[in-house]
Amino acid sequence: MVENFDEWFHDILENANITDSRYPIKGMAIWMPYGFQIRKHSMNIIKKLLDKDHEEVLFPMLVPESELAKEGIHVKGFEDEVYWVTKGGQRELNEQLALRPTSETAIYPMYSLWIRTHMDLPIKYYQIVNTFRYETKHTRPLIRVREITTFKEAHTAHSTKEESDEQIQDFIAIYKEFFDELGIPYLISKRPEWDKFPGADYTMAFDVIMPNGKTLQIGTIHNLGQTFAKTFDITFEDKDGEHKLVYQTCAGVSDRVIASVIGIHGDETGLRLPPKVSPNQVTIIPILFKKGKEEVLAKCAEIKAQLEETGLRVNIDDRDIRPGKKFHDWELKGTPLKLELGPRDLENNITVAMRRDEGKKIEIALDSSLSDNVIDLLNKTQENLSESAWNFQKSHVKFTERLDEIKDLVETGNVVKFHWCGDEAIGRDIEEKTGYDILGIQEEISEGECISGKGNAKYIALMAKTY
Ligand SMILES: Nc1ncnc2c1ncn2[C@@H]1O[C@H](COS(=O)(=O)NC(=O)[C@@H](N)CS)[C@@H](O)[C@H]1O
Ligand SMILES: [Mg+2]
Repeated sequence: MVENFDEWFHDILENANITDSRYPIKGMAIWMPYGFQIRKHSMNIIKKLLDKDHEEVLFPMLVPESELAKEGIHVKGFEDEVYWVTKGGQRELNEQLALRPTSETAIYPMYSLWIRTHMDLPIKYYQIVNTFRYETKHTRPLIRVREITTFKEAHTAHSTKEESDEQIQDFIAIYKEFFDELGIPYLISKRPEWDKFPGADYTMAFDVIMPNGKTLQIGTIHNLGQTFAKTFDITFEDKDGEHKLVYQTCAGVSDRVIASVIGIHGDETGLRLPPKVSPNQVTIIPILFKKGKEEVLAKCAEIKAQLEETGLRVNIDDRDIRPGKKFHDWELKGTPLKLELGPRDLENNITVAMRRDEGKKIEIALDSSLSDNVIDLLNKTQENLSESAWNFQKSHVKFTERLDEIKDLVETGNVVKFHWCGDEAIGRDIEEKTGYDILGIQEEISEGECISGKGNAKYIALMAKTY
């Protein structure tokens, strides 16, 4: 378990040029060029998965108070977090406008307008936008921000409950694939009643155990049932001409996705980026002496072109500084594969390859097999990053039957699995007694005793210290 993880995380964002949090508004930061690339490649992965049967849209950022306030439970859940625009120029607005904390109340009045008959269903729209939440808990870059800059929110509407339940499973599959491509492990659970999305019937959550043992909610999928349909009058005429309420779901990920790629795969030297999201998949490092400098640089350019032909992202660090500094910089920035080339390597027609995830130097031939060898090394890197992340997670989930064991387990960086009867008062009491959160339930069980000792177990539940 990494003790000073938060400090490491904070420093790496600055040193690797990911974000700069010195922006003069708390909880808001700038995406710097290197970080912006990682964000772009990460979002392209989820877009590709969603675009199979969702359509990307873009809604206004401002929401009229009258719309935001319509759904009582929803607005209650966000009333302490909404930023308001009250003026236009010198003039007071006759209705204050909310900066979207999430977009249900922007989108659903339009769903009500657009959906007339079952022919208009299902609707499956998503957008990747910034949303605003006046977080009162400790803000942290990428993890708990006040401007959520990379908020992918998907909102679906269906004619039957079965189809909306299927959509929940689809989103779970999409998120699994997404996090698998990032090599990020996850724990999936159903949030307890008292911690579900405001207005939802239930919330499915993806949590990841960060190196300090605290879990981070990196994605959520909500079954909204017909609550918002009632509130926003989203009805359709079915085949028999009857008017019915739609069934809805929504699903979101945020900047936390990038926080988990950085936090889970990083090591004390710096980032270790999965090839799919790294700005450079290969960094070529020429070893330059007076003699043979031109030839070495020419060869590097040749290698770059050859690798780029297979679609790889390649850069050459031809700065006139000593090689050790170059190695340090690219280890910090987490390029998955470095190729070193000096005059002697040129003579022997080889390059010295080094994977960032395991740090062994291997010689590979500079011939037609180079691209295949490089792609093979990148695939091995991806597998290794993913496997070691999953091994870390598996070794940090511990089962216990005893309430008095929970503290030690959590304080030594574990998520605790335990038997729970599912009763809300008992659940809240367990949280009270331990000081930790019940993440949610994973599966129903028919035998075993609730950890509270007050009845039969009904679920396997997870408990953790959370961000
Ligand atoms: N302040 C925040 N900073 C960074 N990420 C956040 C913040 N608040 C929430 N998130 C992330 O955003 C995801 C979606 O937020 S949410 O409230 O759970 N769900 C929604 O807003 C639904 N409309 C689904 S799009 C969360 O799972 C969490 O990963
Ligand atoms: Mg929140």
